[in-house]
Amino acid sequence: MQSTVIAPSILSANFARLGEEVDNVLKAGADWVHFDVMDNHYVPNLTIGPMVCEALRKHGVTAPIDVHLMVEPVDRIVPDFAKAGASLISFHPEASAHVHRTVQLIKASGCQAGLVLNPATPVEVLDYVLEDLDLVLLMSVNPGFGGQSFIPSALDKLRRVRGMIDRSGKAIRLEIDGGVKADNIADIAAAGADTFVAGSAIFNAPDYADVIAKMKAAVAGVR
Ligand SMILES: O=C(CO)[C@H](O)[C@H](O)COP(=O)(O)O
Repeated sequence: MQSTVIAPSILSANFARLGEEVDNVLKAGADWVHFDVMDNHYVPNLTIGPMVCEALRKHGVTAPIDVHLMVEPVDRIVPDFAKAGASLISFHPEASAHVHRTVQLIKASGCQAGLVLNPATPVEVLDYVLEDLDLVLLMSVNPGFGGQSFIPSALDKLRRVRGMIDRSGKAIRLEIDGGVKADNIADIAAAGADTFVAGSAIFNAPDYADVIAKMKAAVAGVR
């Protein structure tokens, strides 16, 4: 079984003090930094790119940086993120003409590779590529914005993908992103997730350590 990872999405951090926000959330017990890249094309919002990832590394961040690309096209930005210090790079199959090629490109760049399924993307998109992946990210909101509500059908999808991963026998992480809170994370973990992205639930809380501890305790109760 993969270890539990809490990955705060910096989409909900205070961008005017980003280095300090990332330091604080890591000191508060976060395991990874989730880095949402939006291009105002694949999704209707515009965020941050490789320069910000590089700036966090220069600031001294050593934790894994989990880059979620919501961009189209994908391939030309992959080497830039690898050079900027990304640890994992995930992308949406709808945004790449050649999914297998993009996975290989990410791995050849020295990063771990993830594939992201939107709420309405069927799990069959994982056929023929699952065993090449390090991570599957299931979106439990439509991508583009933080602070949305968890879409309940994601629980059934988690169970289905958990089964696919277990049958593969590979050490592939199952990550969930969107509307994850301290009060629903136990159900999400019970459905099979091991890696939990949470933006507003952490960065809008007065005490990051308190909410991360509550999330970890809730997950530990079911895993
Ligand atoms: O990828 C995302 C949106 O596209 C965000 O990571 C996600 O929505 C997290 O925010 P919140 O926990 O507030 O729902």
